[in-house]
Amino acid sequence: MNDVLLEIKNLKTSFRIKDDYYAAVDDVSLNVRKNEVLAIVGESGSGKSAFAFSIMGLHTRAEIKGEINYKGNNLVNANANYMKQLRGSEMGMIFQDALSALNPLMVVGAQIDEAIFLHNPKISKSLRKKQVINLLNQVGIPRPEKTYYQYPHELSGGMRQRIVIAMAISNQPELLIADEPTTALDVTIQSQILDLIRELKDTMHAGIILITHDLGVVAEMADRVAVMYAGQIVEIADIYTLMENPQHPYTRSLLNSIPTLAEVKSDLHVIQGVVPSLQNLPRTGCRFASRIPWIKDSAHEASPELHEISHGHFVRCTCYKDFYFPEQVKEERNYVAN
Ligand SMILES: Nc1ncnc2c1ncn2[C@@H]1O[C@H](COP(=O)(O)OP(=O)(O)OP(=O)(O)O)[C@@H](O)[C@H]1O
Repeated sequence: MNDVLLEIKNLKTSFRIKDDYYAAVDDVSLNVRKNEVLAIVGESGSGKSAFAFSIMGLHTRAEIKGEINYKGNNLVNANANYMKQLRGSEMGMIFQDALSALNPLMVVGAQIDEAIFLHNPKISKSLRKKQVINLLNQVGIPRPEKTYYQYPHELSGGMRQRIVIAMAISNQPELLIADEPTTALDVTIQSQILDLIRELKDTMHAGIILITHDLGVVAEMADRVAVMYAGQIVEIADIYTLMENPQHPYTRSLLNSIPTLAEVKSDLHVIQGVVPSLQNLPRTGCRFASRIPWIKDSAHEASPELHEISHGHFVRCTCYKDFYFPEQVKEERNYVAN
């Protein structure tokens, strides 16, 4: 398809621990299109950030295999200077922790100015200043002329995150990766930042990868969703399909653990256990099997594949066909007994 911006094939990102390499991203294939928000969702430790850092070429010590195709170039193990050039120009990244993404010793305006200068050294100083002020306006900073000369510590968390966004979009990137951009912010500020990211998609037509563990954010923002568990994509679909017809037991467990106002669930599902540590990830069979022990072994595939169950809707492992929540059985029993 010609609206594909990034084509990722069999991406494998491994970290060395003692004498061995362990894959935190294990055989991930997906496309990112122009003008879409692709959400990557999963619990802590599922490999979301390792995936994002691989795209941006930000890992210093990882072993990366596979393909990240961008405009005819494979970015895996691409030249460091080329990656530096791409970052901040064609690719922007918004990090979770705005404070650590900013230089505490520089006024924020100068930091955005520097981001522009690095990629467009021919633009005059006065024009850059105008551009910075425009950017500050664009990200909703109320008094840009004043804020230009403020240091990060003088701004609130929400304002700092806006500065980080202004830097990320300063050169109108075609791809924007937002890694938990609102986790550190309170709810009102969170929705303002999300509105801003949505606006950026509409105005810049960028492809956006939004990394989050928050399904509320996903529901509000995403066009498509990839659910990641233990380094693998376990389900991928457009947002409506994923919300209306989730299939993988992990996706269903994540969705079922959200309290809703409309439906008061007497027995909210709690996903058992945690994502195993990198060294202890099961590398054969269904990686989610140990967290749904009530599902019989024969329901799982020996080598779980992604199955396309409807157009663009992929689910890993056959266990989705036999999956149920233990709470459902209990509720049905109670219903019959009453
Ligand atoms: N540099 C590293 N060296 C060794 N292990 C790492 C490294 N970076 C990440 N890991 C491990 O890789 C796995 C995936 O981590 P990652 O940070 O990508 O998860 P995540 O889904 O982004 O989680 P979070 O939401 O907490 O950021 C984890 O087990 C983590 O401990």
